[in-house]
Amino acid sequence: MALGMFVFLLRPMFRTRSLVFTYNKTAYFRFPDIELNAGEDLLIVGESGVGKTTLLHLMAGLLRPESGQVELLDTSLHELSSRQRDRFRGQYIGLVFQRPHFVRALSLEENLTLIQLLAGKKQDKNRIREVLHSLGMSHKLHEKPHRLSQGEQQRAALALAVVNRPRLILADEPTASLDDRNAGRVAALLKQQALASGAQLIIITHDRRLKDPFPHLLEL
Ligand SMILES: Nc1ncnc2c1ncn2[C@@H]1O[C@H](COP(=O)(O)OP(=O)(O)OP(=O)(O)O)[C@@H](O)[C@H]1O
Repeated sequence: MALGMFVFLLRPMFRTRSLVFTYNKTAYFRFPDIELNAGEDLLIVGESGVGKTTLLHLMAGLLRPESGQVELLDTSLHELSSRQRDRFRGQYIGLVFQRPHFVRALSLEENLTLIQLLAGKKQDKNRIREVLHSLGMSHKLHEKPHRLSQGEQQRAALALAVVNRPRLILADEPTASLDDRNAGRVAALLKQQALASGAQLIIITHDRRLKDPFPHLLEL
């Protein structure tokens, strides 16, 4: 094998380097470097206010660092134009927020179609059905998201995150408001969906219950 190819294969799929961020130019966040290879997941824990959501938004390219790099699939997120970055995020990064972001007037199927179109893809009804089926939500295809139960909304949020087969799933406190049983279910579904999409999973949380299913831990 050519040396260049060998080096390429050794490169991590996702990494951050020397990330520094500030909201106000007085307080600075300096984040430890992260490297994930194919098949690895990471749980990022830390006390309230330490900067977990800030780091997640930097990793998603939603915030711009003062300095440092975020690289996914050999693309440096912050070297892209904002339009290219939005497109890249739509194609390769799935975001799971604490409170799901749906378009209220649209059905679940239409919300998922919108996510496909915004990423520059064609509508793929089979993929939408496949994802909803894997989450036990086939029967809610035409339902408006606000008419779903809390637990169903949580699962629908996972559907939005994985429908485009992302390579990286970033989840912000996905289990914070859930009881033990549902927190365990969401953790298992996240793992299963990441595996099925061939995606890396990074979860930020202060929920210590997630330490068992996700032993690879970074403490901020
Ligand atoms: N838009 C903003 N402008 C100014 N300061 C902000 C902004 N967003 C967050 N901060 C501050 O940055 C710090 C880190 O916030 P962040 O939301 O990243 O913490 P966190 O670790 O996710 O906290 P929590 O676990 O409570 O959600 C906090 O002190 C917060 O007040």
